[in-house]
Amino acid sequence: MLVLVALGGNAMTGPDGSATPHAQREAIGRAMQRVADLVEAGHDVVVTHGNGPQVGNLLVKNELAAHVVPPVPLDWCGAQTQGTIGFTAVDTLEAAFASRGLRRRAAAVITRTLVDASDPGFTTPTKPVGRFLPHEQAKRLIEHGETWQDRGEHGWRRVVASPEPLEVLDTHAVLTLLHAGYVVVAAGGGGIPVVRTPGGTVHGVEAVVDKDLTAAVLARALGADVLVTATDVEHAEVGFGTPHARPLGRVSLEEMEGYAADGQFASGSMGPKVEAALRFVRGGGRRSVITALDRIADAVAGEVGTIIESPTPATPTPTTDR
Ligand SMILES: Nc1ncnc2c1ncn2[C@@H]1O[C@H](COP(=O)(O)OP(=O)(O)O)[C@@H](O)[C@H]1O
Ligand SMILES: NC(=O)OP(=O)(O)O
Repeated sequence: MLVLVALGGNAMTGPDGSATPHAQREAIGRAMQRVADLVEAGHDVVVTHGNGPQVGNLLVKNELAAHVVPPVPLDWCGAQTQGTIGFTAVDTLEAAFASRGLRRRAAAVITRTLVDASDPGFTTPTKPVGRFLPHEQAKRLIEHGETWQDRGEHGWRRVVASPEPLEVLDTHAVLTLLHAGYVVVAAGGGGIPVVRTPGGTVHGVEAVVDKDLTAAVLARALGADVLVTATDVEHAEVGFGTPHARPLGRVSLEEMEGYAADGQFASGSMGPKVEAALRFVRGGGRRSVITALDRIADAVAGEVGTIIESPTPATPTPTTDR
């Protein structure tokens, strides 16, 4: 089977959210062991990943050093995170393959995601990035023109523009690498957001695309059999955080749509994961699973996780050369 794994931020920073290079490499290395489990089980795998903590940190560096070196736009910061996370994922994946005697290679693709220049996401920022701060500190940054949101128990977090992903422009490169036998890391951070010009070319725009939503677009375009969203909980729950919380196992598309409409999944955390899972299956994909990183191989085997399956056989994707 072709499996697309979307890795959450929890899988890529230290236990306390630490984003030091060492903590990130350790965390990515642990995540790639779980990806290697899937490869060892005989699956073809594409990995995508978040970049919220990393891209937020780059923005802070930009601001602190603006008087010395020219700041770079947000799409450049996104591209830089694809580079650092991508090479670390490839390094650690290949080490995991070697330690298991698997003769597989990995490659990371710098990936662009097409968005609409008139998307309302450009005027109302929604994507949380970077570190959490107490309200007092966030207030000072708001006074300097930044948008920050109260994100609950952890504090306040900066939010940036996040348009809808329409198309992953480098899908063909990913397919070509898959055909050549590579495990591919692609569309990191939701892909570098680009818009089409009237002349038909594209250029980067300042935003951060939601990686779960891009994962659903890419999974369909690649003809993936399963979309796995790997996070820090084994199941999405209804009644989350209440004494009546109930983990969801196998659920129908309609049932899950009902829970989502009922506001059961928090925006900015479980909400986009469920939305991506629904879009993949609604769009003709066979199966979406949301589960904990440590359980992704069991989840692909159908043994754990919140599983949404298509009521009808999966429909072919627009991409015909797979
Ligand atoms: N309905 C829900 N069911 C389960 N977890 C939920 C729900 N709503 C919100 N969450 C929270 O979503 C978190 C996972 O989202 P997030 O922290 O954004 O993950 P990641 O960084 O892995 O992408 C869980 O740890 C949990 O605290
Ligand atoms: N780009 C993105 O969705 O990143 P996170 O998953 O880290 O929020």
